[in-house]
Amino acid sequence: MAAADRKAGGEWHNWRPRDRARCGIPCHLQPAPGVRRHRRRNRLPRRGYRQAEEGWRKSERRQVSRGAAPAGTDRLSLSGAALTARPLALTQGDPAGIGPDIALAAWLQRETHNLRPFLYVGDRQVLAARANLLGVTVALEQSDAASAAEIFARALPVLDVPVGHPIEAGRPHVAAARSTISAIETAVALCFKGEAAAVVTNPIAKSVLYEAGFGFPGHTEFLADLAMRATGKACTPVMMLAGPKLRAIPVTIHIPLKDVPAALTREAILETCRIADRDLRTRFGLTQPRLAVAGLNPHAGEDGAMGLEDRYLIAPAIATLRQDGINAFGPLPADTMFHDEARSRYDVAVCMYHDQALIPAKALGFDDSVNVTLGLPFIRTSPDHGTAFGLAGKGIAREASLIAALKLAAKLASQTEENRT
Ligand SMILES: NC(=O)C1=CN([C@@H]2O[C@H](COP(=O)(O)OP(=O)(O)OC[C@H]3O[C@@H](n4cnc5c(N)ncnc54)[C@H](O)[C@@H]3O)[C@@H](O)[C@H]2O)C=CC1
Ligand SMILES: NCC(=O)COP(=O)(O)O
Repeated sequence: MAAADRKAGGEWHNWRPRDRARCGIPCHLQPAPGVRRHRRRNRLPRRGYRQAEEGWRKSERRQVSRGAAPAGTDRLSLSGAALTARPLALTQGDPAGIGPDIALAAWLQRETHNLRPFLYVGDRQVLAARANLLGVTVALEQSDAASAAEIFARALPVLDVPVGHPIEAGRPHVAAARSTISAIETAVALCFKGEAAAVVTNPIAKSVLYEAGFGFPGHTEFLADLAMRATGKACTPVMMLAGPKLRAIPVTIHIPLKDVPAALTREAILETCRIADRDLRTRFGLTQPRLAVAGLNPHAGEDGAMGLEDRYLIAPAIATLRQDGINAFGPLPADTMFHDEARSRYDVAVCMYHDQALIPAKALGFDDSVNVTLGLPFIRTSPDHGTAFGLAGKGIAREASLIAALKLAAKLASQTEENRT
C-alpha cells in the first residue's frame, strides 16, 4: 500500500501497475487516490454508498486476516434424489418492492414453466397481504428447505423471516432492512448446508439498506463476504448480466462514474476475465469462451487522443490474457460492439463500468436477462431489474425476468448435481 499511497498525489495514469499489483488489496477494492483527497476536503453529508463500499473493504480485510472458520457443509454427503429434491432459495428482497408480487406470479406459473421448486425466504404476512392486494389466491405454507419440494405443487413454501413492522406496498421502510438482510443470509446458509440448490435474490433497495447501516454496495459484494465467512477463503464476485442476446460483465460495479478510472486496474481486468473464462467453461458449457473487452474511452481512446487507459492498461491486460490461452480481444469501441453482427463475434462483453454493461443488457432484454454472480462457491441469480416501488401491489410488474432467473439457477444447479452423481 505504501507505494500506492506515495503516488496518491498524482493522477491515476501516473500510478505504476506494479504499485497497484503490490498493494495487497484485491483488484476491485483498490483505493482511488483522487477520491481520498476529494473526501478529505468535502465530507460526505450522510450514510451512503461510500460507507457501504468502505465497510465492505474493511470487512474483507478483517475476514481474510482472521481466517474465518468454515461453516459446516454437508453438500458432498448428498447424492441422487436428495440432491435434486433441494429447492432454490428465493429471497424476498425489499418487502415493499415488487419481489413479493413476482414471487407469487412465478409460483402461479410453476407448471407452465416447469419450475424447479423454490422456497420463499421472507416475511409470510407481507406475502399474504400482497396476495390479497393483488387479488390472487396463493396458498402459503410454512416450510423448511427439506419440505419445500413436496409442498410446492399445492402451496408456496415459505420460510418465515418476519419484518416486525407494517409494510405498505411501494413504501420502503428502513425497519425492514434487518429482515431483508436476514433473508439473504438464510438463503446462503441453506446453500452452504447443502439444503438449497441455489440462491435467487429478489431486488433490494440499496439506499434503504445503507440507511440501516448495511456495509456492502449490493448483493454481489455481500454474497462474496458471506461466502468468505462460510469457507474462510476470499473470492472475487463477478457480476454478469445474461440474456438470450447478450452476456455482459462490468469490471467495476457499484462505484460512482468519477471513480471508475482509478478503480480500473490491470489486476481487476485480468481477474474478472479469468473468472469469466473459467465460469463460462465450467458452468455455462462453453469450450473456448470469446471475451470481447470494451475500451474505457470514446473510440477506445482514438490512438491515445481521447484517453490513455485503452492503450496502456486494457490492451496490455488483453495481451496477457491471450498469452494465458484466454480468447480475449479488444479493446473495442463500446459504441459499436453491441449491434447484432458485432455480438455474433463474442460470448461475453467485458465492460469497464456498470452502465457500459448494463445499458445494452437491459436494452436488449429487460424481461429475459438475468443477473448471475460468477466467482462464488454457490449459484446465485437474480432478475435484472430493481425494486420498482411504483409497481408494487398493482398487478403490473412483469415476472419474466424472475422466471428466467429461477430457470437459470435450476439449470446451473442441475449441471452441478449431474457432475456430482
Ligand atoms: N438486484 C437488485 O437488488 C437490484 C436492485 N436495484 C434497486 O432497485 C431500486 C430501484 O431502481 P431503479 O433504477 O428504479 O430500477 P427498477 O428496475 O426498479 O425500475 C426501472 C424501471 O423499470 C420498471 N420495471 C422494473 N422492473 C419491472 C418489472 N418487473 N415489470 C415491469 N416494469 C418494471 C420500473 O417501473 C421503472 O420504470 C434501487 O434502489 C436499486 O438499488 C436495481 C437493480 C437491481
Ligand atoms: N444494477 C444491478 C444491480 O444493482 C444489482 O446488484 P446486486 O444487488 O445484484 O449486486
